[in-house]
Amino acid sequence: MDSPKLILLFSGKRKSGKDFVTSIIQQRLGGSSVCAILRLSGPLKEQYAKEHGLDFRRLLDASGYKEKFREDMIRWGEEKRNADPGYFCRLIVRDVPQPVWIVSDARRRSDVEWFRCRYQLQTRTVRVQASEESRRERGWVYTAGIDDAESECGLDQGVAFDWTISNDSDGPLLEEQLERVLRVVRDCLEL
Ligand SMILES: Nc1ncnc2c1ncn2[C@@H]1O[C@H](COP(=O)(O)OP(=O)(O)OP(=O)(O)O)[C@@H](O)[C@H]1O
Ligand SMILES: C[C@@](O)(CCOP(=O)(O)O)CC(=O)O
Repeated sequence: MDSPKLILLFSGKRKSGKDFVTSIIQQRLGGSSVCAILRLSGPLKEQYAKEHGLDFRRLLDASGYKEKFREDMIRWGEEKRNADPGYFCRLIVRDVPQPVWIVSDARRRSDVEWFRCRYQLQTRTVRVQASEESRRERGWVYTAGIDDAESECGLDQGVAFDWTISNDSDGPLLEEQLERVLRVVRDCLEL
């Protein structure tokens, strides 16, 4: 098994900016040779797309396409997770040689527990927070059955995050907040 120096587990609500923020961090660390962005939803979407004849690439982007299938993808993924909570975690950590791993979409307590159990010393948690107004400006529409379900609310309580990043246009400067995280990563990499 590969042994990363640091794992940043990101979580946050829909359209809080998880992909946006994690991609900035990856760039600041020198790109994909140093830092891998791993998505628990990657293998889930890939397999779901195959089984349902969908466009996997479009399920990955930030457009409205994936939203048409979100509720059913959640149900499909939960079937797998109920049988084996570490199912997607194990898939994404295979053959990842980079020293820093960013998991951009932790959603459930079992995701956090899986990483903490296997990589206790390396794992840190980061919450991306954004107001409902900001999320709406980015295309979020409240949907019952999704926004009140475990997929969105599973980490609302019970995790003491190492960092919370506010990602609102009228909030604290994003760069300054990210610099605090980056300092720790660089120290750990001895950069
Ligand atoms: N600080 C920001 N400044 C400008 N645009 C932003 C910012 N944060 C997020 N966005 C934009 O908002 C949209 C949603 O962000 P992103 O895809 O990163 O959210 P997410 O939390 O990964 O969402 P989801 O889980 O719903 O896929 C994207 O188009 C992204 O570029
Ligand atoms: C089905 C699901 O993986 C979709 C995640 O999509 P995204 O991270 O919002 O792009 C959510 C879940 O696993 O509950």
